[in-house]
Amino acid sequence: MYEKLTPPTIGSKIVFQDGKPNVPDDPIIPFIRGDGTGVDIWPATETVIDAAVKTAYSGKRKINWFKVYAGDEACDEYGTYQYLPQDTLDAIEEYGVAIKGPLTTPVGGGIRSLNVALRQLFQLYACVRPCRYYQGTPSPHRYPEKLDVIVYRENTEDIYLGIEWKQGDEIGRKLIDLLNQDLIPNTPEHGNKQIPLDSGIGIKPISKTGSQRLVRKAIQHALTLPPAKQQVTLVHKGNIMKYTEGAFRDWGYELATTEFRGECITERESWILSNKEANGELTVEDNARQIDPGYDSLTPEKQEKICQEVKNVLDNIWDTHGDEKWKTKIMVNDRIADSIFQQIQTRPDEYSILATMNLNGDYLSDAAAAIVGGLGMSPGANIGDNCAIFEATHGTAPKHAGLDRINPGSVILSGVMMLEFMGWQEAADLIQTGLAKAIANGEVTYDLARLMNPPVDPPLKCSEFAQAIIKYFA
Ligand SMILES: NC(=O)C1=CN([C@@H]2O[C@H](COP(=O)(O)OP(=O)(O)OC[C@H]3O[C@@H](n4cnc5c(N)ncnc54)[C@H](OP(=O)(O)O)[C@@H]3O)[C@@H](O)[C@H]2O)C=CC1
Ligand SMILES: O=C(O)CCC(=O)C(=O)O
Ligand SMILES: [Mg+2]
Repeated sequence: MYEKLTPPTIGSKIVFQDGKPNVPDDPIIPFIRGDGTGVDIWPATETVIDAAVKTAYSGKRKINWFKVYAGDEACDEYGTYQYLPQDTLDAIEEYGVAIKGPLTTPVGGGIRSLNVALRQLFQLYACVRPCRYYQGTPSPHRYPEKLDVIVYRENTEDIYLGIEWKQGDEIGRKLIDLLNQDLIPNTPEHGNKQIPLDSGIGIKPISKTGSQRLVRKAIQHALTLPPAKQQVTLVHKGNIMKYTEGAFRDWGYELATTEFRGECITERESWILSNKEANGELTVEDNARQIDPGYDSLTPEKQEKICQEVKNVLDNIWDTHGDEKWKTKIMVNDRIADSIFQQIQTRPDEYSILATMNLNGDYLSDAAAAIVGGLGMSPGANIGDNCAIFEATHGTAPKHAGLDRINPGSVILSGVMMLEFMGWQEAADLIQTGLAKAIANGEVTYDLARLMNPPVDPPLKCSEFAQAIIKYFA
């Protein structure tokens, strides 16, 4: 069935049922080593995960690793340009849960991202990237421990769909002509705008289905968090990109207030209800005035719209959410994308789950990672309904490749997320304990060592850091 792969002879398959993995005690798990620093990080990760599973379950459970190929290694094995062989796709499909190191994507031409392709091919629509602080980790931020967020990034659409034409391309030029000569002039709101003829063109589709399935997963996750962290923030640049990013916000709120009506409260609803709680005699109009400070200078039509909003909230959810009951619900709010980049620095403890579109989430997850210790401490998971692939936030960091110096923490923590996803919490906990203790004792790789005060010299190698984590399991 496989062209060049031989699956392990022992072990069983993970099977998905209703979006959840059914995990045997001896799962076969495909792994992709990755390009660049993957050569250093993967062996360290495998060693730590195996040691944790062995310690936690004394041989009762064991992962049977199945090496599959992508990126440079795949070309070596399968031939030129065979970056993502069918064997690899078949193995991931067959075994359901996989883990990978980073893969290179050239800039400005060449192949499109293999990482993105895997997410799209397997409909891994939620990219989940937690950014939490481990005590003792050096950070450029004064209070890094205040940040504890999970970026929930839509993973299959947006400009990452990769539908674009380079400048000068014949079809791209046809599209520009069509837009300039027909579609734009026939859309009055676009006035007499024109696209410069020497433009490259990219398409940014944001669908209702894609947005809502991501927000649904984010809300379901929020329901499992402690009460203080039960919050989902819809991140968007909807003031500028009204029908893509603005629509993402609106569809997010729509989902929260229909499918999760009993469990959610929106920020504006909470203002309306708390105004009434503070003053039971408050008129609808005064309530509207309080939620919209510019109310008195609005047109009568806009004022009427806000009054209607207030009335709807009071009529529809006062009984279920009023009298402070909303304080026990999941708070759903939204923030404009540029603002959230400063908010996670200035008011980090006010945020929990950040639900984003693809590009915003890509940027935001690196920025949030920097606050809690950098890209060496930034795990991730790509989750769908029938498959999951775990991978770090960072890339191949080519200048560090093969030097046994890079921090394997992010892929190891991605392994922790994988173990938690499988329900192997005891093994996951051991790794987290080991990692936290190693850092607290200053046993760290170069990236954390250089930020410590005084700097740790010499830092641990990548492989030594893995051994330090294992040493501190107990
Ligand atoms: N999912 C994936 O596979 C991803 C792949 N990529 C791809 O990776 C390639 C390189 O991308 P690039 O922009 O250089 O970004 P990278 O994330 O690979 O590296 C940028 C810098 O981040 C720091 N860093 C990265 N990984 C670690 C780590 N494990 N421990 C400590 N520090 C780390 C290093 O900083 P310093 O040198 O200052 O210590 C490194 O030079 C590109 O082809 C890109 O497309 C990028 C992101 C994700
Ligand atoms: O696929 C790539 O090369 C980059 C992807 C990326 O930066 C990410 O997913 O965070
Ligand atoms: Mg990225």
